[in-house]
Amino acid sequence: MLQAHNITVPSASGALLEQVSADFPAGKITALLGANGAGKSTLLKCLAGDQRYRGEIRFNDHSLSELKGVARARRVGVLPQASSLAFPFTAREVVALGATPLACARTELNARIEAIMDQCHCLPLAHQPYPRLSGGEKQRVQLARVLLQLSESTSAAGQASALLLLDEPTSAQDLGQQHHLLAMLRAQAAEQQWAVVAVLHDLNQVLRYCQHAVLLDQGKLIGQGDPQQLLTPQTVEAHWQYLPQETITPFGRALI
Ligand SMILES: Nc1ncnc2c1ncn2[C@@H]1O[C@H](COP(=O)(O)OP(=O)(O)OP(=O)(O)O)[C@@H](O)[C@H]1O
Repeated sequence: MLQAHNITVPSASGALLEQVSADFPAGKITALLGANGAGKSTLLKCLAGDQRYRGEIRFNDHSLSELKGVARARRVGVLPQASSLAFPFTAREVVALGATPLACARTELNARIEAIMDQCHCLPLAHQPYPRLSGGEKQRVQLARVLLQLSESTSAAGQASALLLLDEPTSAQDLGQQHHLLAMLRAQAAEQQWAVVAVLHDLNQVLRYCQHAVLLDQGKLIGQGDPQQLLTPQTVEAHWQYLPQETITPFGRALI
């Protein structure tokens, strides 16, 4: 279990996050929700250790900031919104960058890279130069790199083995790949007891694949819980501007 307690991020123009407390359960995908500028990426950066904040983030009842070095790299994986890479690496070499904190032998590592690239639908691209890949292909290769990084995370019963932080992980994917990746992440979260936190904009996908959701608006927590309960028509209408009325169903689903 990952827990954020009273997270505040001050800035000269007002707090980017104000006293946000939220839970991110192990074994589930938590959707981080809110309109543009609500503070989702800022909260994700706090969880990733890339943003200074006041408050505390606890991971399995310890302060997350105590987790450092190789131990942290094995247990905290981050997929940012965009990853640039100027070197002419192949896709496989980019995935292999995730092996840095791992201890397995070379043959085992090769098999693991192959299996994870297959899982992320990027194995046929293994020997292509990464800079030439399409946006969606690059995103799947980067996801494979992060999954490899977490592939040796283990946990005691009832604890999260790892924390996987994804900023709009399906933004560059076609519809079929979006569903494949979310279904795969949901299964991985359950099997590995990962706490997966994903910034997502598509509420239909959230309702289908995420078992928990945290809703922000203007840097404040609006609510958290089961997406089916949290995303009422009233909540969707109140926190997403410009949605035509007819796109909001009685279950709060936005149909576009
Ligand atoms: N370093 C910063 N200094 C000042 N303001 C910032 C800083 N970083 C982000 N902001 C502002 O904080 C707000 C929240 O930004 P954030 O990136 O967390 O939003 P978001 O919910 O992820 O939005 P989106 O859906 O557009 O990605 C925005 O208004 C943004 O302009």
